[in-house]
Amino acid sequence: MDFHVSPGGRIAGRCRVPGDKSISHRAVMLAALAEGESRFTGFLAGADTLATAAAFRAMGVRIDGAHDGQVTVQGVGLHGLRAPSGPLDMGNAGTGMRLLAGLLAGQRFGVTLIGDESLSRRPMRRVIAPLRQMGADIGAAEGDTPPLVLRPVAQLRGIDYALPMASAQVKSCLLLAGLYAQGRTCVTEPAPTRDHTERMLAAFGRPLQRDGARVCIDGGDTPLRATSFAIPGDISSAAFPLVAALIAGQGELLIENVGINPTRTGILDILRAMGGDIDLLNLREAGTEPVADIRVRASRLRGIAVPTEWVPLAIDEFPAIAVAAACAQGETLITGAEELRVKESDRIAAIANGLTALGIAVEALPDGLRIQGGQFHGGVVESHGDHRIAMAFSLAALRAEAPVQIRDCVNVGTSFPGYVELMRGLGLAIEAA
Ligand SMILES: O=C(O)C1=C[C@@H](OP(=O)(O)O)[C@@H](O)[C@H](O)C1
Ligand SMILES: C=C(OP(=O)(O)O)C(=O)O
Repeated sequence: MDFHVSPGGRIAGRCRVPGDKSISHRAVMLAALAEGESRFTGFLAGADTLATAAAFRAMGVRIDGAHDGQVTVQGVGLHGLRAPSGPLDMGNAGTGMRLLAGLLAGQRFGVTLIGDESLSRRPMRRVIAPLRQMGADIGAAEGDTPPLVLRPVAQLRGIDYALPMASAQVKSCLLLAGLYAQGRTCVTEPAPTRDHTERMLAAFGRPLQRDGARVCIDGGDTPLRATSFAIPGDISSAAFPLVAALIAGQGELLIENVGINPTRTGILDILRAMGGDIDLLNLREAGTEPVADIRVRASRLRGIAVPTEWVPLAIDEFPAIAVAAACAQGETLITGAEELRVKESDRIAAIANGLTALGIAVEALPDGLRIQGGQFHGGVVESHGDHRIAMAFSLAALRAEAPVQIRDCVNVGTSFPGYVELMRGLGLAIEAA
């Protein structure tokens, strides 16, 4: 399935984006291990999070929904999961596979985790190495890629681990394994990353100890208590209508009910530093997370050097930020973002190739991109099956001279079901065919 987007258009109105993907994955995982019934609203019914729900159903957990974003999970307790009858297919989701590797490493049964073509190329050594230090018996394919084969062990033990890269997935993997470890498991981050796991463990009655960059969890049989909360809209999905409204030239857009956890709002800092007119309205708490409505007005953007400390706080937003940078005056420099090379695609290469295909001067760096603001031509962009590359380049048409086609967009449904309809309603001339 390709996107065909006609040039021009004006983005205005109001919208809501689907529920947060990171929080939806974690909500199902912790609710499954809790005692009692948990209920969530705003759950993301995307392919990634539905794969996580299916994995827990295959391990004997009753999960109703998602119906209109509502999900009910009957927790089975820390030791209540059952061996699945076959491999668990995590689809396209790095989050699903890496977090489940930790959660399942200390179970009394073995399990195999598989994924699609993209996930099967992604690096798993980052979770395999520390899980082995904890005593896990875990195997992988050549190059430490999926499938991951977990075999039961008598008991995991806590470790004190310094993360080699800023990764919330690895941090979360180890904290979840720590639930099943003897003693204390500690993880030190080189830079702050999303803290949804920490917030949510506390909500389920297992608070962590944090001391600066180090976060620790105690093992032991203290049960997780079922809880219920609203999942906010995903700021990583909001990034697309947000950038659309900024670059479209005229109009004002209100994106309602978006999670604004400070470990996720790097995109707001970056776009504001570029001159973006963005306001947060109606700030409030929803469940375990801060939430706001984002008001954005068309703005004249200028290029910046993105401070490296903002990079992990905006890690999934660089495809959209790159399109904004192409519409800005002057040069935008992104560095310290080598993690972009190991996402659903090599996002540095995919962004550079896409911008080049549309006539923008861009240089791919080992750890980032140098982008010169310019004029988008029309053209054809390869998404490499990467949802965020597909959505980001659909926005380029707003400022292009001729139609833009994006290839292989089916994975947009992993994180943003309804993208085409939502963006069309706001004024993007997009068709899927
Ligand atoms: O923990 C999470 O939910 C995520 C962490 C990030 O990955 P890394 O931990 O690999 O940086 C992010 O890119 C991904 O979309 C979701
Ligand atoms: C990197 C992403 O997700 P995951 O790692 O879960 O596949 C993403 O959604 O941009």
